Amino acid sequence: MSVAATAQPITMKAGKLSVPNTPIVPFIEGDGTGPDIWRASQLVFDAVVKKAYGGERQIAWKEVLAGEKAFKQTGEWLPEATLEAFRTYLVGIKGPLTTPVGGGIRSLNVALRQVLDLYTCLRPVQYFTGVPTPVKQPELTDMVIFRENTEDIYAGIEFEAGSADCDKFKQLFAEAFPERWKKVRFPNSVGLGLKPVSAEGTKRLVKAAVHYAIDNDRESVTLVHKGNIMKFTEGAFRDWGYQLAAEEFGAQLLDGGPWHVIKKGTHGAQRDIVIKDVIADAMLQQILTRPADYDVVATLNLNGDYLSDALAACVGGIGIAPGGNINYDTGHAIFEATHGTAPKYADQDKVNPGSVILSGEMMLRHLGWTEAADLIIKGLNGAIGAKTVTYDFERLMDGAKLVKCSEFGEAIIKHMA
Ligand SMILES: NC(=O)C1=CN([C@@H]2O[C@H](COP(=O)(O)OP(=O)(O)OC[C@H]3O[C@@H](n4cnc5c(N)ncnc54)[C@H](OP(=O)(O)O)[C@@H]3O)[C@@H](O)[C@H]2O)C=CC1
Ligand SMILES: O=C(O)CCC(=O)C(=O)O
Ligand SMILES: [Mg+2]
Repeated sequence: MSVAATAQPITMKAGKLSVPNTPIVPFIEGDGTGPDIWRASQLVFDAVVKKAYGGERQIAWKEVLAGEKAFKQTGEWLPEATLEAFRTYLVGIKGPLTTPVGGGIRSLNVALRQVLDLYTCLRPVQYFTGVPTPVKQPELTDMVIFRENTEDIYAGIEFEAGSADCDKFKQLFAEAFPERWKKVRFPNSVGLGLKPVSAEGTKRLVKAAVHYAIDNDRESVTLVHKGNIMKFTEGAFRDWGYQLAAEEFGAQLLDGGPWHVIKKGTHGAQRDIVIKDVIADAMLQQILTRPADYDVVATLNLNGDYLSDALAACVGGIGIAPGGNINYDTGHAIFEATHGTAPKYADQDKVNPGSVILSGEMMLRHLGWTEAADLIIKGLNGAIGAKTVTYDFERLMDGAKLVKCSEFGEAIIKHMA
């Protein structure tokens, strides 16, 4: 029977995903290097599923449009049909989409996260043996980032300097808060942005991070913030994070606080789990100097963005940095790489498809298809071990064989056998 004839949507039943043997999975190819990467990745996904389940399970891929391809074909950057597909089929995957700097459209990537309320951006960072890196002991880095994905300055509430809206907002602000308005250094030419951070938004994110730490037997959750400066947004994130840990998981003050501990044996914890916090700039130096001190990380949207690229570099770069945007309550999820469109390499079959392939690995694990996910890890380790790698690794690796994007996908398939 054809894939289409047996294809069914993934559904949510009693708070858990119900995954048919032939789930319909929407995908966005992406802009720039997206099409090259997607071609290589899809071959890997189909091969691992076939090898793991011998035809009993397969993915019914459903292409949906976004970005430049969507604009060319429909006149819209993010058609309603695409949003509807992700709403209906729950779990999907995407390539990177371009966002212009300054003017132009706002980020389609951020829009997908906001419209579908995918409040967690989950970005695991681990070292694969043999990958060239700029740090001395990359194996010490083993962190899982929970980046808040719907709030912070990414909400996109901005007022362009000199615009009528900006003038109106300035006037309202100056009238309501004259003392605070005096702090604006150059009021005539200023552009303004709002940074919404809420207790609800913080607590659902931190709750997901703590659940992850419990379920995966991790030793700590670190709240990363710039709360010394932004007291009522980033500082509140820290306070709400500790509050959540105490209220929902019975965390107790550690040595008088502010750190907390969830005691072994309570709320499913298999060991004492420390809930701690660190200021964001210190975190960015400590991931280089003391990476082993950090495990699960919960942070705000902008910090999480910076931190994920920096941590990716520590373990070998953005070419193998996966992620997933997840709403743990509704089951909606879209998996995607941490990197962008790398436009200078578009259509050269050159870049590393590893980040999207590992995002697919996360997706398969999320669906409970662990055997297929494990095969991706096996194949990737094999390809790296054999030093058949794309340009990003090859330029830093002695004796490596340079392969194309598509060939790296083929090498993964070969090594999963
Ligand atoms: N979620 C998404 O869809 C995201 C989209 N973007 C968007 O992507 C566009 C480009 O962003 P930019 O800031 O240049 O960042 P990119 O991540 O696209 O690229 C920056 C550099 O990272 C390296 N790189 C990226 N992808 C790969 C890969 N697959 N394999 C190997 N190396 C890779 C390249 O380094 P080198 O030059 O050293 O070879 C590249 O020049 C922007 O419009 C941005 O908004 C950005 C991030 C996420
Ligand atoms: O949406 C974009 O263009 C950038 C997003 C980004 O950098 C990220 O999610 O890490
Ligand atoms: Mg980013």
